[in-house]
Amino acid sequence: MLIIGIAGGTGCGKTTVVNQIINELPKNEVGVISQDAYYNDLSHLTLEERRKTNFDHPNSIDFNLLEKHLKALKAGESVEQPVYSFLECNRIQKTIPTHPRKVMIVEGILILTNSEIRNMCDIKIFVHADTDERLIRRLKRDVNERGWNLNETLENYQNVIKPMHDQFIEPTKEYADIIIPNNKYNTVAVEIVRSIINEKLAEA
Ligand SMILES: Nc1ncnc2c1ncn2[C@@H]1O[C@H](COP(=O)(O)OP(=O)(O)O)[C@@H](O)[C@H]1O
Ligand SMILES: O=c1ccn([C@@H]2O[C@H](COP(=O)(O)O)[C@@H](O)[C@H]2O)c(=O)[nH]1
Repeated sequence: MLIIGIAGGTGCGKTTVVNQIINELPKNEVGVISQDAYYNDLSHLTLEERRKTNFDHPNSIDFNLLEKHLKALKAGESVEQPVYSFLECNRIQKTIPTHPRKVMIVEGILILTNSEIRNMCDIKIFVHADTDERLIRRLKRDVNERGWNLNETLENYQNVIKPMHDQFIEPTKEYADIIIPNNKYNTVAVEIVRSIINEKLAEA
C-alpha cells in the first residue's frame, strides 16, 4: 500500500486537491483518510466548551488511533473511520467502514507534525496558498458551512489559527517531497501526482 500524506494550512485547498487527484482514478484502488475524522473525542464537554477548543494544535488529534488505523490498513485489514461533525465540534456515533487500498491518501493540516505518521508516508505533499487567500477561503467556509460568524472566525484566526499555523504547520513544509502552489487551481501538479499513483497501480 502506497501512503500519500497531504498537508497544508487551513483553506489551502487540500480537500480540493485530493478530490481532483482521485477523480478519474479507479474508485476501489484509492482510499482517503481525513485527519479531521481523528479529532479527539470531546463528548465529555458541552458544545459551548467544545467550541473553545484549540483545534489547530497537534494535541487536538488522536494520532494514536490514526496510526493504528493506518497500520491495520497496511496489514490488509479494514477499519471503522470516525465521522466528524464541524457543527457539533465532535465525532458523531456513525463510523465509515474503510477498506485497504493500493493507494491511501491521508490529508490534514497537522499530519506531517507527527513523526510516526510522517514516517509511514511514502510521498509527502504540502499544498501552499498565500495567507490572505487562505483567510478569505476560510472566512467564506466557516460562515457558510461550519457554524461560525464573521467575528468569531476573525478572532479565532488571529488568536489561534494563525499562531498555530506559524508554529506547527508551516514548518512541516520542510518535510514535503512535493510542494503544490495552489493560489490558483493547479491542474499540472494534480496530473503529476495522478501519474505517480497510476504508475503504482500498474505495478501490482
Ligand atoms: N485553487 C483554488 N482557487 C480558488 N478556490 C479554491 C482553490 N482551492 C480550493 N478552493 C476553495 O477554498 C475553500 C477551501 O478549500 P479546501 O479544499 O476545503 O481546503 P482545505 O481542505 O485545505 O481546508 C473551498 O471553498 C474550495 O472550493
Ligand atoms: O470542530 C472544529 C474542528 C476544527 N475546525 C477547524 O478546521 C480546520 C481544519 O480543517 P481544514 O478543512 O483543513 O481547514 C482547523 O483550522 C480548525 O480550526 C473547526 O472549525 N471546527
